[in-house]
Amino acid sequence: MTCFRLGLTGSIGMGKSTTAGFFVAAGLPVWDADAAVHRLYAADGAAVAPIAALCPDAIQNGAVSRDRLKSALAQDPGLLAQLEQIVHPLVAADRDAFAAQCVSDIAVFDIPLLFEKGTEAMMDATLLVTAPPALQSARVLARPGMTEQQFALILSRQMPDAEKRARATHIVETLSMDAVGAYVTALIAHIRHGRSHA
Ligand SMILES: CC(C)(COP(=O)(O)OP(=O)(O)OC[C@H]1O[C@@H](n2cnc3c(N)ncnc32)[C@H](O)[C@@H]1O)[C@@H](O)C(=O)NCCC(=O)NCCS
Ligand SMILES: Nc1ncnc2c1ncn2[C@@H]1O[C@H](COP(=O)(O)OP(=O)(O)OP(=O)(O)O)[C@@H](O)[C@H]1O
Repeated sequence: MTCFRLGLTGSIGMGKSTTAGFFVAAGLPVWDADAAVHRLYAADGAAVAPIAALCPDAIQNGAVSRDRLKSALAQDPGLLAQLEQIVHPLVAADRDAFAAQCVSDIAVFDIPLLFEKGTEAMMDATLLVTAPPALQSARVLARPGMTEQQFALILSRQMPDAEKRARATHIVETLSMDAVGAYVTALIAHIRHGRSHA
């Protein structure tokens, strides 16, 4: 039986990583787009040479420095599109390699820009994590170094939560750990039940 692909997404601070942890705890393989970017930016990562050519200031000790990259992006917002042209194909190759070797009945793909970039087309279902705007903003602004301006800029680059809700197959509000843990257990059972009757 082929692997059922569940795309996990949500806007900044909505609880993707925390929810992904429940799938890991349930024994499912989880591919993490942000972790793939971290590997690509590390020394010897495949994104280092092309990013060095685009923005030499972003390189430190043979790796891409996120802080330096953020400074460069703050000075030249147009750089983001060029950065995405380098990073996104490399991330897609990493994701496809993971999908190709999947031997589990269900695999989870934690992808922040799932709907923005149309990657939901390769998923069998999607799960959106969401929370009320006041809770989202309190969570994000509590992060060290985060400012109102930076938060607003990131939000402006992400699809509004309401639009994501309209597109998602499943939605969970990340209000408490217990509720999300129970939801994930029930969702896995629901997917397995659907497959056994397909
Ligand atoms: C700009 C960078 C250096 C900031 O790194 P930093 O560690 O400070 O933040 P982090 O990666 O955790 O992102 C913070 C928030 O911004 C969002 N975000 C990141 N990149 C993008 C983007 N290209 N478009 C919209 N939102 C984005 C993330 O989903 C998250 O909600 C980094 O996000 C980056 O290199 N982005 C470009 C690559 C990319 O598109 N990554 C997204 C997942 S594939
Ligand atoms: N189910 C939950 N119950 C209570 N708090 C939660 C829950 N899920 C997430 N949180 C809290 O919300 C904050 C953001 O969660 P998390 O880091 O998982 O978000 P994210 O969507 O991965 O963020 P980003 O898009 O920035 O990577 C954290 O402080 C976390 O503790």
